[in-house]
Amino acid sequence: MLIFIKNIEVYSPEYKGKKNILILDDKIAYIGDDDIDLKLPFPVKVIDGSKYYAFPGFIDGHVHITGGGGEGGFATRTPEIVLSDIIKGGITTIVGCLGTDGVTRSMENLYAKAKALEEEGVSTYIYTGSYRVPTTTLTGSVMKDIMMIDKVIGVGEVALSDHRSSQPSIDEIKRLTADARVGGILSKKAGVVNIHLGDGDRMLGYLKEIVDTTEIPITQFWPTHINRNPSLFKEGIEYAKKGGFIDFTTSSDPVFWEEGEVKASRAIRICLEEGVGEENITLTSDGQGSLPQFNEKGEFVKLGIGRVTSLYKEVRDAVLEDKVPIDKALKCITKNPARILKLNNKGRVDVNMDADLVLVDKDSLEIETVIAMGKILMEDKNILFRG
Ligand SMILES: CC(C)C[C@H](NC(=O)C[C@H](N)C(=O)O)C(=O)O
Ligand SMILES: [Zn+2]
Ligand SMILES: [Zn+2]
Repeated sequence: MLIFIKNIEVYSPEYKGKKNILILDDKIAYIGDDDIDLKLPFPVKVIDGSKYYAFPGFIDGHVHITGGGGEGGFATRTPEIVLSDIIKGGITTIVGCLGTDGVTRSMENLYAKAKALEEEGVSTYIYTGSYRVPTTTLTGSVMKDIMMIDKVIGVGEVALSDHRSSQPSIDEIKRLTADARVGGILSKKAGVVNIHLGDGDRMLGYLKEIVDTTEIPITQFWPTHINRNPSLFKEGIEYAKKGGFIDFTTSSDPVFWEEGEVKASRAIRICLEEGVGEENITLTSDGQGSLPQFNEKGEFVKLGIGRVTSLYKEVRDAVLEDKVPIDKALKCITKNPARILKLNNKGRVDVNMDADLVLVDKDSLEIETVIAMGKILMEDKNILFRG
């Protein structure tokens, strides 16, 4: 399929000005000022881009695509994701993970759901493992999972500083990270370790000690939920200034904001004001994951469900409410996660990149059209289900 998008202002995520974009099959074939005279003997879809901005397709690096939860018993296990939510959220690349429950949720099911979403047009990857160490795997080995299974891009979400973790020793985390790193090196993959930070007092202590006492680089870790409370957020800023990546969760509930969670859109602004490198900041949604509330005795109170549509909502809030420049806010869900995940064809609007694009209304910044691997999944807010 040939798609020609004319006269569109492009955020690649850096602002490129008004361009014409030609998509050929699943790649961006041309981006530039020339008006291509398309007298071709086959259909070309022409889109008038004058009322849109073009953004890179969004990358959500942490989604419970087969559902998660369960912290309030079996009735609180959350549902698996539906494709329409992913499309409405402008997400064209998604990384699936397991969470607290690594028993009724399996790696096999996670892999199958990732393959299903890929068949439906979205680029998908998965982390091997769940909250617990030793991790659940597909082949019995973290290193083998990463090296032998194309969709496995790293390990996670591994829980630290949380009453629901497996209370791993620091040596267990060192070995797990070493296996992920070497598995990644040997298969040209990220081998990144997605770390879940809970509300415990140890915070990023384990990661800082591993970085200080081994040869493992700080960039091997991708710690998430860093905005969940003010102390962790503050420590995260210092950690990022040392070159680490920090990830803010966009799914939330007003009760968390009362308890001190830093709204993701504000977290971006504060980090930029504090001098954190803009390439060290990311957002992920924790979509379909549970958002459980526990009282001070550690007793379950209730839980909500994460939504992937919160990912872009927080970027849009950052721009419209927190006055973060569009390109810097966009980087958090495009170029930055692409670099962390070593997805070299993703996260940027440029020639030879995968044709993953989101067209938003220039005034409202609302998502209008979503193109994934050169296929239009939503046009003018209408989802185009293909049979
Ligand atoms: C960041 C906070 C608000 C949510 C966070 N969610 C998960 O980690 C996923 C969840 N446990 C699941 O397994 O589905 C949490 O529970 O701390
Ligand atoms: Zn988590
Ligand atoms: Zn999660």
